[in-house]
Amino acid sequence: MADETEGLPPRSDFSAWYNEVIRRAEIMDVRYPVKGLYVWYPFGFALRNHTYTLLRSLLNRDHEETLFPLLIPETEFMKEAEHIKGFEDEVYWVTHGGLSPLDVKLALRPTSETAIYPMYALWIRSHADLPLKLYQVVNTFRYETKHTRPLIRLREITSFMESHTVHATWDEANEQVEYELALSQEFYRDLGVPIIISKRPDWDKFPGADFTMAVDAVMPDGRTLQIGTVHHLGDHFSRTFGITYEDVNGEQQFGSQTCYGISERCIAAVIGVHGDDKGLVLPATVAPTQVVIIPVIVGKRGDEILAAVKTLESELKAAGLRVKTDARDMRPGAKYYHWELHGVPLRVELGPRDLDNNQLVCVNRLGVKTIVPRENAAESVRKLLDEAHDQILARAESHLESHLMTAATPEECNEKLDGNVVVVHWCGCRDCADKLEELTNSSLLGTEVRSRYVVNDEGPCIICGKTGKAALVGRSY
Ligand SMILES: Nc1ncnc2c1ncn2[C@@H]1O[C@H](COS(=O)(=O)NC(=O)[C@@H](N)CS)[C@@H](O)[C@H]1O
Ligand SMILES: [Zn+2]
Repeated sequence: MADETEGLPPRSDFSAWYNEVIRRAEIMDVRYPVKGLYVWYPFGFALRNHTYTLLRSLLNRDHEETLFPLLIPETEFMKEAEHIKGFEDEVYWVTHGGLSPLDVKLALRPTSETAIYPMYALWIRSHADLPLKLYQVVNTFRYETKHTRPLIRLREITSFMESHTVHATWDEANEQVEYELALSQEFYRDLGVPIIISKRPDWDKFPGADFTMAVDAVMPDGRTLQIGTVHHLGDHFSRTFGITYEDVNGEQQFGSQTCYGISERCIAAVIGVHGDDKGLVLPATVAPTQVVIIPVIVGKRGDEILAAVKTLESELKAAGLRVKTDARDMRPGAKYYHWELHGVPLRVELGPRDLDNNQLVCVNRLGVKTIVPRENAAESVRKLLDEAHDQILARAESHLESHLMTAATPEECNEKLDGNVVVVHWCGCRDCADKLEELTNSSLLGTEVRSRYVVNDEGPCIICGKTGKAALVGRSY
């Protein structure tokens, strides 16, 4: 599907590299004739499915999966004032069924609060029904007016995981917020993607929420990508939609709620954070192919080599590994190029010498070469895949650490924002934030910053000098 000859743009030209690798590594095809809608190639879709299988395995510890309708009647959608304000210029509407105009127009869900919560109001009667913790993985639609980009900013979000929970008290809902943040930490550690968690400023929180905790990754160009958000909804939506329960004293109480969202941006983060000049570098946890076996056919021992490779492949598959053999009649170098472009974590070469020495030559995607004995191959390969994961995580962590700066003045902040994220002190008032954003063409991303590389200390506000707290500033996608 894609020509393999010419190289990729250097990753230092991240935007060009990203667009090219999405195509050449067969992730998504951007040629679909509707802006912001893209088509999954089979390889990309396999990566997406392994990623969401991982996410579901974490969510299923504490939630149940469900599925709500795509279309939301205007009557429900328009119930929560702040929610509407936040989404009214992003909602797609269905106005006709065939040739007849609909008496109530229907929103294509931009997110599903107003589809789910009327049903929650029917389902929840007593405290015994709480806590209720459901999630769904659906497509959602947002008429984005900013620059659309595959996996990062779509008009059809094809892989929108949204979790919606209801609790008896505000504090229990707050515990759930912490639970979902810990789940995000685990999910992104399994993807090898370091994250920074922070509390979004009030003007950036989810429409209708008490507060929003955001999960940000730092892409190679230093721009941040919001790859998850957990919102404490308080009782705003439960009051609007009548989600009440009878408490132990027989009193009617409003539920307290959270919602949590992750989209295919998590895949954009894996591609962006780990990739290199040769293409994708995929964590074995979600790589569609974890191991590619390359027979090195020289001289007259071709059949013997191929037989040995066949045995090895079935042995690794039997151990639950996702393995391919590339026995195509082409130069080994061209094969390496193909599988490196597709981010395969480990390559196993098997030639005559390896047969005679009863060994395997293993090279991981970062180029680390290890020779292992042929016996217990599956065990050795698993160990090498774990080591490869640790290596890509360490590489990503050091990238994050070296791109997190501090600044004491707007000038210094402006300078450092080129390719980096900056921690400043901010007094918490909006005007200082607006001034800083204007002076440095950036966004104030959040406070209460949670990252091993950030000290949440106090200091003079970068604008007004009053005592302020640590705040994250960055340019984001
Ligand atoms: N246009 C978009 N394309 C891709 N991902 C997006 C887009 N808009 C938002 N996202 C991702 O979806 C996540 C959840 O979206 S959100 O608006 O912040 N939150 C909600 O919609 C809540 N109802 C939680 S489900 C965001 O953190 C962001 O990572
Ligand atoms: Zn200030």
